[in-house]
Amino acid sequence: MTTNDENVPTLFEWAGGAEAFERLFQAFYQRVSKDELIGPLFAHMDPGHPRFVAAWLGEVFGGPATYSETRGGHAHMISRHLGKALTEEQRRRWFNLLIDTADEVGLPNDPEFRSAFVGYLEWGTRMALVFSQPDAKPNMAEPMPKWGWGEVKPWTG
Ligand code: HEM
Repeated sequence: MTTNDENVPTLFEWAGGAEAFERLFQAFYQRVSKDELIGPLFAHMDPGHPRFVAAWLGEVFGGPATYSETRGGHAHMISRHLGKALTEEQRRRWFNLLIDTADEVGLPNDPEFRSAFVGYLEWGTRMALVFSQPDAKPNMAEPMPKWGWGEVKPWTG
C-alpha cells in the first residue's frame, strides 16, 4: 500500500483529540474503582489522575506534549509504578477494563485504530508490570514513547 504520511492523521486526532481521551479515562476509572482486583490499587489516587493518564496517552499518540510539560514526562510516569509489584492478573484486568471502556465511550472501532490502540496497551501494560517489580531498575532517562499506526494506516487515497 502506498500512503502519503502527510495525509495520515495521528492516532490522537483520529480518536477525537484531548476530549476523547479525557472521556475515556474518566469512565475507565469509574469502572476501576468498582473492581475488586485493581480498585484498591487506586483507592488513594489524585482526583486529577484520569486527566493525567489522558494527557499521557494523548501525547504518546501524537497529541500535544501536555504530560511532559505539566507532569514530569516519562520519568514521573515510571516513578508512579515503582514498587507496586503488579501481577499479570491485575495487568490483564486493567487492559480488559480499558477495552470495555473504549467501546462504552465510542472510541473509533475501525480495525486500523483498534489494532494500534491494543498494540500500545499490550506493550505499555507489560512495561508497567516489569518496572513495578521490587527488583526492577528502569532507565528513568528513557524518552516518552511515541506510537503510530503500525503497518496498516487509514486509506487516504
Ligand atoms: C499502558 C499502560 C499504562 C499507562 C499508560 C499508565 C499510565 C500511568 C500514568 C501516566 C500514571 C501517573 C499519573 C500521574 O500522577 O501523573 C500512572 C500511575 C499509576 N498506575 Fe499506571 N499506567 C499503565 C498501566 C498500569 C497498570 C496495568 C496498572 C495496574 C494494574 C497501573 C497502576 C497504576 C497506579 C496504581 C498508579 C498510581 C496512582 C496514584 O496516583 O495513586 N498502571 N499510570
